[in-house]
Amino acid sequence: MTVYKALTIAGSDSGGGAGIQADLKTFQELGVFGTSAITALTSQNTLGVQAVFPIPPQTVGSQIDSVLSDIGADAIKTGMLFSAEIITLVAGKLRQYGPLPLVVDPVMIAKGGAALLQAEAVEALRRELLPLATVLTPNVPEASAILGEPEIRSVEEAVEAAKRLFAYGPRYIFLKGGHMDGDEAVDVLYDGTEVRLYRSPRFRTKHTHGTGCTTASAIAAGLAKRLPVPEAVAEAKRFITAAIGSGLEIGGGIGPTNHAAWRAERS
Ligand SMILES: Nc1ncnc2c1ncn2[C@@H]1O[C@H](COP(=O)(O)OP(=O)(O)OP(=O)(O)O)[C@@H](O)[C@H]1O
Ligand SMILES: Cc1ncc(COP(=O)(O)O)c(N)n1
Repeated sequence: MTVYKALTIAGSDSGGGAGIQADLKTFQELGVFGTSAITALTSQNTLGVQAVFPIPPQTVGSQIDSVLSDIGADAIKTGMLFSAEIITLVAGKLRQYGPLPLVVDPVMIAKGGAALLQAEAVEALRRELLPLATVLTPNVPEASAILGEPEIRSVEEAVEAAKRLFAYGPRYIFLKGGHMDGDEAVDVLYDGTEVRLYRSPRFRTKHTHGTGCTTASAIAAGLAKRLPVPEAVAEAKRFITAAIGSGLEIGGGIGPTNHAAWRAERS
């Protein structure tokens, strides 16, 4: 039996809805063996982020070495990287062990407003990591921050932003439309030539904690299984739509999505 493997390099969410925890649950649900390198510990729940404890860069590197020198990975996903130092370290390791299919989720700010990436690290992200990415998965505010441009308000503006982001070097841009208005949640995939749109009904729910992490790790799972990028994205869109559609009322704030919903729908 072929065992597909994916590595997530991201922050830990003690609340279990985002970060490493969301990534590993997603890998498991999609039939991929998940491994991890933790970049930061967060004390976090549905009410927000109470504290962030970054991991020393050499300790992040040590985890990546342990995984990639033995188990290996068919795809890698990066999430919360917190600092320019960690970004530089991770990019160096990716170059050392690569090239491997790589999904870069440029996590910057948690839903509650806490900074998960230091402001001065955006330039390191642009310079070091984006050229290595197979797929870059910004949400609307992250796309604006990388481009240094004002807010994106429509699908048309998202398409134009995706084209400009492509110049930073990723092979695909997947610009997520969760933060825009409208009856549909529309995401844009751009590969330098073709624009593809991925649509779903927009659920009127507040339980969307971890949607970005879950989407990016679902794409990485698809790449690990050797799916072409547009198919990996289509599967991820189905996965996250099911997960949001049956989001969990846990805690007093923004609850997590239901990672098991996709499997339940299919059985
Ligand atoms: N209310 C919703 N209903 C349906 N789909 C949604 C909804 N909100 C987000 N999505 C979808 O979820 C996926 C993640 O998009 P989103 O823009 O929320 O990412 P994100 O902002 O990075 O997530 P996070 O807030 O966890 O960082 C996209 O496919 C998006 O279209
Ligand atoms: C460790 C970690 N990584 C990423 C997110 C973003 O997820 P969200 O925007 O849904 O809070 C998070 N909250 N925590």
